[in-house]
Amino acid sequence: RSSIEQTGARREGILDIFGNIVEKCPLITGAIWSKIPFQVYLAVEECVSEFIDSLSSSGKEGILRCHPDLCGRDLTRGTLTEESQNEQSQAGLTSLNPMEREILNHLNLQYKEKFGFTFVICAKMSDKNKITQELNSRLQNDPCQELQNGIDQVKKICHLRIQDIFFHGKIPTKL
Ligand SMILES: NC(=O)NC1=NC(=O)NC1=O
Repeated sequence: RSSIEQTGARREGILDIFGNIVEKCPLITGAIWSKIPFQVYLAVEECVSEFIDSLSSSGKEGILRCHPDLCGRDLTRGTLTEESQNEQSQAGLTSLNPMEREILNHLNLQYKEKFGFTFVICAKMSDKNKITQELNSRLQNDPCQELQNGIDQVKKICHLRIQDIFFHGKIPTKL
């Protein structure tokens, strides 16, 4: 039996391994762990998706608000989670020049003022230029459209984080 199976069998290890598949939302992992055999990779993803879809709008907004800004305070302070640090640096957000950073911070602020939650995009499937373009265009959307767009991106981030755990045996640090 794989280490994940053995850990899963002990239950309490589940949060250590899967607790951050949705950024800073271990509740989601806690809520679904009784439902699925964690050995089945796709089952985890499916249950996360169903759980998120079942939430009220404020619940969904809450998930987005738990995400750190792209190239925001957490990145500059080095307080990003391991997963976020990895994702944001892969998108090139750790090497922005002052002007690029200024533009991104300004757009993030505008987005937050308009929608009341963080702009979320799956950084690993993007890069610093695409992110700025996306942010600019998504700023024009209406709130319920953006809520869904953000949640769709959360699911993409979750997909990649689960993949990392299963296929690269990455057991992220404790929350
Ligand atoms: N606001 C964000 O989109 N944050 C993030 N996207 C990622 O892919 N990782 C993050 O930390």
